[in-house]
Amino acid sequence: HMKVHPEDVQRVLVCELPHELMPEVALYHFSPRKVEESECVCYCLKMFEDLGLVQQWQIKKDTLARFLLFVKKGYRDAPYHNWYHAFSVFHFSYLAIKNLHLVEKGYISSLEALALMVSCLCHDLDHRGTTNSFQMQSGTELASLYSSEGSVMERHHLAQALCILNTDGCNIFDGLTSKQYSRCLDLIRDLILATDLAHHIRLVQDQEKMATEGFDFNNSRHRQLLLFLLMTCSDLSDQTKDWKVSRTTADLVYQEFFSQGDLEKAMGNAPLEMMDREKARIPDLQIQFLSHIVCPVFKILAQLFPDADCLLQSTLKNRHCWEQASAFFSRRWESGHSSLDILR
Ligand SMILES: Cc1nc2ccc(C(=O)NCC(C)C)cc2n2c(-c3cc(OC(C)(C)C)ccc3Cl)nnc12
Ligand SMILES: [Mg+2]
Ligand SMILES: [Zn+2]
Repeated sequence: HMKVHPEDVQRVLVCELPHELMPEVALYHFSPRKVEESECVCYCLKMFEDLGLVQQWQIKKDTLARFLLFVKKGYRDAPYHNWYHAFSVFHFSYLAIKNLHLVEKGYISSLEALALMVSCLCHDLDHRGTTNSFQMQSGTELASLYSSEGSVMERHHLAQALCILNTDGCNIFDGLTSKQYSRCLDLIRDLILATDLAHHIRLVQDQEKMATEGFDFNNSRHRQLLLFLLMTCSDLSDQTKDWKVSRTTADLVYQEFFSQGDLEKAMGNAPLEMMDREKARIPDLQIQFLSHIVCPVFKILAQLFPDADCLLQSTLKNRHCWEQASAFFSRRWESGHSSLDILR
Protein backbone atom coordinates (compact mmCIF):
# COMPACT_ATOMS: atom_id res chain seq x y z
CA HIS A 1 0.00 0.00 0.00
CA MET A 2 1.03 3.68 -0.14
CA LYS A 3 4.09 4.79 1.85
CA VAL A 4 5.39 8.28 2.69
CA HIS A 5 8.99 8.60 3.92
CA PRO A 6 10.02 10.90 6.82
CA GLU A 7 12.46 12.77 4.55
CA ASP A 8 9.56 13.58 2.19
CA VAL A 9 7.74 15.16 5.13
CA GLN A 10 10.83 17.14 6.14
CA ARG A 11 11.31 18.41 2.58
CA VAL A 12 7.77 19.81 2.61
CA LEU A 13 8.17 21.40 6.04
CA VAL A 14 11.32 23.28 5.05
CA CYS A 15 9.86 24.03 1.60
CA GLU A 16 11.94 26.70 -0.06
CA LEU A 17 8.88 28.73 -1.18
CA PRO A 18 8.99 32.35 0.00
CA HIS A 19 7.29 32.41 3.40
CA GLU A 20 4.18 34.03 1.91
CA LEU A 21 2.66 32.72 -1.33
CA MET A 22 3.34 35.02 -4.29
CA PRO A 23 0.36 37.42 -4.72
CA GLU A 24 -0.50 36.07 -8.19
CA VAL A 25 -1.38 32.66 -6.70
CA ALA A 26 -4.54 34.32 -5.30
CA LEU A 27 -5.70 35.64 -8.69
CA TYR A 28 -8.55 33.94 -10.58
CA HIS A 29 -6.52 33.57 -13.79
CA PHE A 30 -3.59 31.82 -12.03
CA SER A 31 -3.42 28.26 -13.36
CA PRO A 32 -2.31 25.72 -10.71
CA ARG A 33 -1.30 23.41 -13.56
CA LYS A 34 1.78 25.63 -14.02
CA VAL A 35 3.10 24.75 -10.54
CA GLU A 36 6.07 22.34 -10.48
CA GLU A 37 4.84 18.91 -9.29
CA SER A 38 7.51 18.86 -6.54
CA GLU A 39 6.18 22.17 -5.18
CA CYS A 40 2.44 21.39 -5.14
CA VAL A 41 2.32 20.03 -1.60
CA CYS A 42 4.18 23.12 -0.30
CA TYR A 43 1.63 25.31 -2.08
CA CYS A 44 -1.21 23.40 -0.43
CA LEU A 45 0.33 23.89 3.01
CA LYS A 46 0.80 27.62 2.36
CA MET A 47 -2.83 27.97 1.17
CA PHE A 48 -4.18 26.34 4.34
CA GLU A 49 -1.91 28.68 6.38
CA ASP A 50 -2.87 31.75 4.34
CA LEU A 51 -6.54 31.22 5.21
CA GLY A 52 -5.67 30.87 8.89
CA LEU A 53 -6.96 27.29 9.01
CA VAL A 54 -3.72 25.78 10.43
CA GLN A 55 -3.89 28.25 13.32
CA GLN A 56 -7.68 28.09 13.80
CA TRP A 57 -7.85 24.29 13.96
CA GLN A 58 -4.47 23.68 15.64
CA ILE A 59 -3.30 21.51 12.73
CA LYS A 60 0.23 20.20 13.32
CA LYS A 61 2.29 21.07 10.24
CA ASP A 62 4.07 17.72 10.01
CA THR A 63 0.67 15.98 10.19
CA LEU A 64 -0.63 18.24 7.40
CA ALA A 65 2.49 17.60 5.31
CA ARG A 66 2.16 13.83 5.76
CA PHE A 67 -1.59 13.94 5.00
CA LEU A 68 -0.96 15.95 1.79
CA LEU A 69 1.78 13.56 0.65
CA PHE A 70 -0.52 10.55 1.18
CA VAL A 71 -3.31 12.28 -0.77
CA LYS A 72 -0.92 13.08 -3.64
CA LYS A 73 0.24 9.43 -3.71
CA GLY A 74 -3.42 8.35 -3.63
CA TYR A 75 -4.01 9.57 -7.21
CA ARG A 76 -3.20 7.46 -10.26
CA ASP A 77 -1.67 8.85 -13.45
CA ALA A 78 -4.90 8.93 -15.45
CA PRO A 79 -4.83 11.56 -18.23
CA TYR A 80 -7.29 13.89 -16.46
CA HIS A 81 -8.35 12.47 -13.09
CA ASN A 82 -4.88 12.69 -11.53
CA TRP A 83 -3.17 14.69 -8.76
CA TYR A 84 -3.08 17.88 -10.86
CA HIS A 85 -6.88 17.77 -11.19
CA ALA A 86 -7.21 17.47 -7.39
CA PHE A 87 -4.64 20.25 -6.86
CA SER A 88 -6.48 22.52 -9.34
CA VAL A 89 -9.85 21.87 -7.70
CA PHE A 90 -8.31 22.58 -4.27
CA HIS A 91 -6.70 25.80 -5.54
CA PHE A 92 -10.04 27.10 -6.82
CA SER A 93 -11.70 26.47 -3.43
CA TYR A 94 -8.86 28.57 -1.92
CA LEU A 95 -9.51 31.33 -4.51
CA ALA A 96 -13.26 31.39 -3.77
CA ILE A 97 -12.87 31.39 0.02
CA LYS A 98 -10.19 34.13 -0.13
CA ASN A 99 -11.52 36.42 -2.89
CA LEU A 100 -15.24 36.17 -2.05
CA HIS A 101 -14.46 36.51 1.70
CA LEU A 102 -16.81 33.58 2.32
CA VAL A 103 -15.87 33.06 6.00
CA GLU A 104 -15.56 36.74 7.05
CA LYS A 105 -18.95 37.52 5.43
CA GLY A 106 -20.58 34.54 7.14
CA TYR A 107 -21.53 32.57 4.00
CA ILE A 108 -19.66 29.53 5.33
CA SER A 109 -18.06 28.74 8.71
CA SER A 110 -14.33 28.18 9.20
CA LEU A 111 -15.03 24.46 9.72
CA GLU A 112 -16.99 24.32 6.45
CA ALA A 113 -14.06 26.05 4.69
CA LEU A 114 -11.68 23.41 6.07
CA ALA A 115 -14.02 20.57 5.05
CA LEU A 116 -14.51 22.07 1.56
CA MET A 117 -10.77 22.35 0.91
CA VAL A 118 -10.02 18.84 2.19
CA SER A 119 -12.94 17.46 0.14
CA CYS A 120 -11.55 19.16 -3.01
CA LEU A 121 -8.14 17.56 -2.46
CA CYS A 122 -9.64 14.09 -1.86
CA HIS A 123 -12.73 14.15 -4.11
CA ASP A 124 -11.33 11.95 -6.95
CA LEU A 125 -8.85 9.78 -4.96
CA ASP A 126 -7.77 6.60 -6.80
CA HIS A 127 -9.84 7.47 -9.90
CA ARG A 128 -9.28 4.98 -12.73
CA GLY A 129 -10.29 7.30 -15.58
CA THR A 130 -13.62 5.53 -16.12
CA THR A 131 -17.22 6.53 -15.30
CA ASN A 132 -19.75 5.13 -12.83
CA SER A 133 -21.73 3.51 -15.64
CA PHE A 134 -18.54 1.79 -16.85
CA GLN A 135 -18.05 0.33 -13.35
CA MET A 136 -21.60 -1.07 -13.39
CA GLN A 137 -21.53 -2.33 -17.00
CA SER A 138 -18.19 -4.11 -16.60
CA GLY A 139 -18.97 -5.32 -13.07
CA THR A 140 -15.76 -4.00 -11.44
CA GLU A 141 -14.94 -4.72 -7.81
CA LEU A 142 -15.96 -1.13 -6.97
CA ALA A 143 -19.37 -1.77 -8.54
CA SER A 144 -19.85 -4.90 -6.44
CA LEU A 145 -18.93 -2.85 -3.33
CA TYR A 146 -21.05 0.26 -3.99
CA SER A 147 -23.47 -0.13 -6.92
CA SER A 148 -26.50 -0.74 -4.65
CA GLU A 149 -26.10 2.82 -3.27
CA GLY A 150 -25.11 4.48 -6.59
CA SER A 151 -22.28 7.04 -6.97
CA VAL A 152 -19.82 4.12 -7.15
CA MET A 153 -16.65 6.11 -7.80
CA GLU A 154 -17.54 8.89 -5.33
CA ARG A 155 -18.08 6.34 -2.54
CA HIS A 156 -14.66 4.90 -3.32
CA HIS A 157 -13.03 8.37 -3.28
CA LEU A 158 -14.64 8.97 0.14
CA ALA A 159 -13.45 5.59 1.47
CA GLN A 160 -9.89 6.40 0.32
CA ALA A 161 -10.03 9.81 2.02
CA LEU A 162 -11.18 8.30 5.34
CA CYS A 163 -8.48 5.64 5.05
CA ILE A 164 -5.78 8.33 4.75
CA LEU A 165 -7.23 10.32 7.67
CA ASN A 166 -7.03 7.13 9.76
CA THR A 167 -3.39 6.51 8.79
CA ASP A 168 -0.83 7.08 11.59
CA GLY A 169 0.31 10.70 11.76
CA CYS A 170 -2.18 11.87 9.08
CA ASN A 171 -5.23 12.89 11.11
CA ILE A 172 -5.25 16.65 10.51
CA PHE A 173 -8.47 16.88 12.54
CA ASP A 174 -7.12 15.62 15.85
CA GLY A 175 -7.22 19.20 17.21
CA LEU A 176 -11.03 19.32 16.78
CA THR A 177 -13.56 18.45 19.50
CA SER A 178 -15.49 15.22 18.88
CA LYS A 179 -18.55 17.30 17.86
CA GLN A 180 -16.50 19.34 15.35
CA TYR A 181 -14.80 16.13 14.13
CA SER A 182 -18.11 14.35 13.34
CA ARG A 183 -19.52 17.55 11.73
CA CYS A 184 -16.39 17.81 9.58
CA LEU A 185 -16.56 14.18 8.43
CA ASP A 186 -20.29 14.54 7.65
CA LEU A 187 -19.45 17.57 5.49
CA ILE A 188 -16.62 15.72 3.68
CA ARG A 189 -18.96 12.78 3.03
CA ASP A 190 -21.72 15.02 1.63
CA LEU A 191 -19.30 17.13 -0.43
CA ILE A 192 -17.45 14.20 -2.05
CA LEU A 193 -20.74 12.38 -2.83
CA ALA A 194 -22.02 15.69 -4.32
CA THR A 195 -19.34 15.49 -7.04
CA ASP A 196 -21.37 12.76 -8.80
CA LEU A 197 -22.67 14.49 -11.93
CA ALA A 198 -26.08 12.84 -11.41
CA HIS A 199 -26.25 14.38 -7.90
CA HIS A 200 -25.32 17.82 -9.26
CA ILE A 201 -28.01 17.68 -11.97
CA ARG A 202 -30.64 16.95 -9.27
CA LEU A 203 -29.54 20.00 -7.24
CA VAL A 204 -28.95 22.68 -9.85
CA GLN A 205 -32.59 23.87 -10.07
CA ASP A 206 -32.67 24.46 -6.30
CA GLN A 207 -29.36 26.34 -6.60
CA GLU A 208 -30.82 28.52 -9.39
CA LYS A 209 -33.88 29.21 -7.23
CA MET A 210 -31.64 30.16 -4.28
CA ALA A 211 -29.66 32.61 -6.46
CA THR A 212 -32.87 34.21 -7.79
CA GLU A 213 -34.48 34.51 -4.34
CA GLY A 214 -31.24 35.74 -2.75
CA PHE A 215 -29.06 33.88 -0.27
CA ASP A 216 -30.71 33.50 3.16
CA PHE A 217 -27.92 33.29 5.75
CA ASN A 218 -30.29 31.63 8.25
CA ASN A 219 -31.54 28.99 5.82
CA SER A 220 -29.55 25.77 6.38
CA ARG A 221 -30.67 24.43 2.98
CA HIS A 222 -29.23 27.54 1.29
CA ARG A 223 -25.98 27.09 3.22
CA GLN A 224 -25.78 23.44 2.13
CA LEU A 225 -26.61 24.27 -1.54
CA LEU A 226 -23.88 26.94 -1.53
CA LEU A 227 -21.26 24.40 -0.36
CA PHE A 228 -22.32 21.97 -3.13
CA LEU A 229 -22.18 24.84 -5.67
CA LEU A 230 -18.64 25.73 -4.53
CA MET A 231 -17.64 22.06 -4.88
CA THR A 232 -18.97 21.86 -8.46
CA CYS A 233 -17.43 25.21 -9.44
CA SER A 234 -14.08 24.00 -8.09
CA ASP A 235 -14.39 20.69 -9.97
CA LEU A 236 -15.03 22.65 -13.21
CA SER A 237 -12.60 25.51 -12.56
CA ASP A 238 -10.28 24.66 -15.49
CA GLN A 239 -13.05 26.10 -17.69
CA THR A 240 -12.66 29.52 -16.02
CA LYS A 241 -9.01 29.82 -17.09
CA ASP A 242 -7.67 31.01 -20.47
CA TRP A 243 -8.42 29.14 -23.72
CA LYS A 244 -5.16 27.17 -23.70
CA VAL A 245 -5.92 25.70 -20.23
CA SER A 246 -9.58 25.08 -21.07
CA ARG A 247 -8.75 23.35 -24.36
CA THR A 248 -5.84 21.32 -22.93
CA THR A 249 -8.13 20.09 -20.15
CA ALA A 250 -10.77 19.04 -22.68
CA ASP A 251 -8.03 17.11 -24.53
CA LEU A 252 -7.19 15.22 -21.33
CA VAL A 253 -10.85 14.47 -20.54
CA TYR A 254 -11.39 13.04 -24.05
CA GLN A 255 -8.22 10.96 -23.78
CA GLU A 256 -9.93 9.27 -20.80
CA PHE A 257 -13.31 9.06 -22.51
CA PHE A 258 -11.85 7.56 -25.72
CA SER A 259 -9.79 5.01 -23.76
CA GLN A 260 -12.99 3.97 -22.00
CA GLY A 261 -14.76 3.80 -25.37
CA ASP A 262 -11.97 1.56 -26.72
CA LEU A 263 -12.38 -0.71 -23.66
CA GLU A 264 -16.16 -0.84 -24.11
CA LYS A 265 -15.79 -1.77 -27.80
CA ALA A 266 -13.28 -4.50 -26.84
CA MET A 267 -15.87 -5.81 -24.36
CA GLY A 268 -18.53 -5.84 -27.08
CA ASN A 269 -20.46 -2.84 -25.68
CA ALA A 270 -21.27 0.20 -27.83
CA PRO A 271 -19.81 3.33 -26.14
CA LEU A 272 -21.60 6.68 -25.88
CA GLU A 273 -20.81 8.83 -28.92
CA MET A 274 -18.90 11.15 -26.54
CA MET A 275 -16.57 8.23 -25.77
CA ASP A 276 -16.21 6.91 -29.31
CA ARG A 277 -13.08 8.36 -30.93
CA GLU A 278 -14.55 7.53 -34.37
CA LYS A 279 -17.77 9.51 -33.79
CA ALA A 280 -17.13 12.22 -31.17
CA ARG A 281 -17.10 15.82 -32.43
CA ILE A 282 -15.18 17.46 -29.59
CA PRO A 283 -16.00 21.13 -30.31
CA ASP A 284 -19.74 20.39 -30.46
CA LEU A 285 -19.56 18.23 -27.30
CA GLN A 286 -17.67 20.98 -25.48
CA ILE A 287 -20.24 23.61 -26.55
CA GLN A 288 -22.96 21.37 -25.07
CA PHE A 289 -21.00 20.67 -21.88
CA LEU A 290 -20.24 24.37 -21.35
CA SER A 291 -23.82 25.41 -22.18
CA HIS A 292 -25.63 22.79 -20.09
CA ILE A 293 -23.24 22.23 -17.17
CA VAL A 294 -20.44 24.79 -16.82
CA CYS A 295 -21.93 28.21 -17.68
CA PRO A 296 -25.10 27.61 -15.61
CA VAL A 297 -23.13 26.98 -12.39
CA PHE A 298 -20.87 30.02 -12.86
CA LYS A 299 -23.98 32.09 -13.69
CA ILE A 300 -25.43 31.07 -10.31
CA LEU A 301 -22.11 31.89 -8.59
CA ALA A 302 -22.01 35.30 -10.32
CA GLN A 303 -25.62 36.03 -9.27
CA LEU A 304 -24.70 35.29 -5.64
CA PHE A 305 -21.29 37.05 -5.84
CA PRO A 306 -20.99 39.86 -8.44
CA ASP A 307 -17.18 39.75 -7.96
CA ALA A 308 -17.28 36.26 -9.53
CA ASP A 309 -18.71 37.60 -12.80
CA CYS A 310 -15.23 37.42 -14.41
CA LEU A 311 -15.39 33.62 -13.96
CA LEU A 312 -18.70 33.40 -15.85
CA GLN A 313 -17.25 35.66 -18.58
CA SER A 314 -14.25 33.32 -18.99
CA THR A 315 -16.49 30.26 -19.42
CA LEU A 316 -18.58 32.13 -22.02
CA LYS A 317 -15.41 33.20 -23.85
CA ASN A 318 -14.16 29.59 -23.91
CA ARG A 319 -17.52 28.44 -25.27
CA HIS A 320 -17.21 31.07 -28.02
CA CYS A 321 -13.76 29.71 -28.92
CA TRP A 322 -15.30 26.22 -29.30
CA GLU A 323 -18.04 27.71 -31.51
CA GLN A 324 -15.36 29.18 -33.79
CA ALA A 325 -13.50 25.86 -33.79
CA SER A 326 -16.74 24.04 -34.60
CA ALA A 327 -17.50 26.33 -37.54
CA PHE A 328 -13.93 25.85 -38.82
CA PHE A 329 -14.19 22.06 -38.36
CA SER A 330 -17.53 21.70 -40.12
CA ARG A 331 -15.97 23.48 -43.14
CA ARG A 332 -13.04 21.03 -43.02
CA TRP A 333 -15.31 18.03 -42.29
CA GLU A 334 -17.20 18.85 -45.50
CA SER A 335 -13.87 19.03 -47.33
CA GLY A 336 -12.99 15.63 -45.86
CA HIS A 337 -10.10 16.23 -43.50
CA SER A 338 -10.00 17.40 -39.90
CA SER A 339 -7.88 17.15 -36.83
CA LEU A 340 -7.59 18.99 -33.54
CA ASP A 341 -4.22 20.27 -34.76
CA ILE A 342 -5.83 23.56 -35.81
CA LEU A 343 -6.30 24.20 -32.08
CA ARG A 344 -2.61 23.71 -31.31
C1 LIG B 1 -13.86 19.57 -20.09
C2 LIG B 1 -14.90 18.58 -19.64
N1 LIG B 1 -15.70 18.04 -20.56
C3 LIG B 1 -16.66 17.14 -20.20
C4 LIG B 1 -17.52 16.60 -21.18
C5 LIG B 1 -18.53 15.73 -20.83
C6 LIG B 1 -18.67 15.35 -19.49
C7 LIG B 1 -19.74 14.40 -19.06
O1 LIG B 1 -19.61 13.75 -18.05
N2 LIG B 1 -20.83 14.38 -19.84
C8 LIG B 1 -21.95 13.49 -19.47
C9 LIG B 1 -23.26 14.18 -19.79
C10 LIG B 1 -24.38 13.32 -19.21
C11 LIG B 1 -23.27 15.58 -19.19
C12 LIG B 1 -17.81 15.83 -18.50
C13 LIG B 1 -16.80 16.73 -18.84
N3 LIG B 1 -15.95 17.29 -17.90
C14 LIG B 1 -15.80 17.15 -16.54
C15 LIG B 1 -16.52 16.27 -15.61
C16 LIG B 1 -17.46 16.79 -14.73
C17 LIG B 1 -18.10 15.93 -13.83
O2 LIG B 1 -19.06 16.30 -12.93
C18 LIG B 1 -19.27 17.60 -12.37
C19 LIG B 1 -17.98 18.23 -11.91
C20 LIG B 1 -20.22 17.42 -11.17
C21 LIG B 1 -19.97 18.47 -13.41
C22 LIG B 1 -17.82 14.58 -13.80
C23 LIG B 1 -16.88 14.07 -14.68
C24 LIG B 1 -16.23 14.91 -15.56
CL1 LIG B 1 -15.04 14.27 -16.64
N4 LIG B 1 -14.83 17.96 -16.14
N5 LIG B 1 -14.33 18.61 -17.20
C25 LIG B 1 -15.03 18.20 -18.29
MG1 LIG C 1 -15.30 12.76 -9.60
ZN1 LIG D 1 -13.15 15.95 -10.18
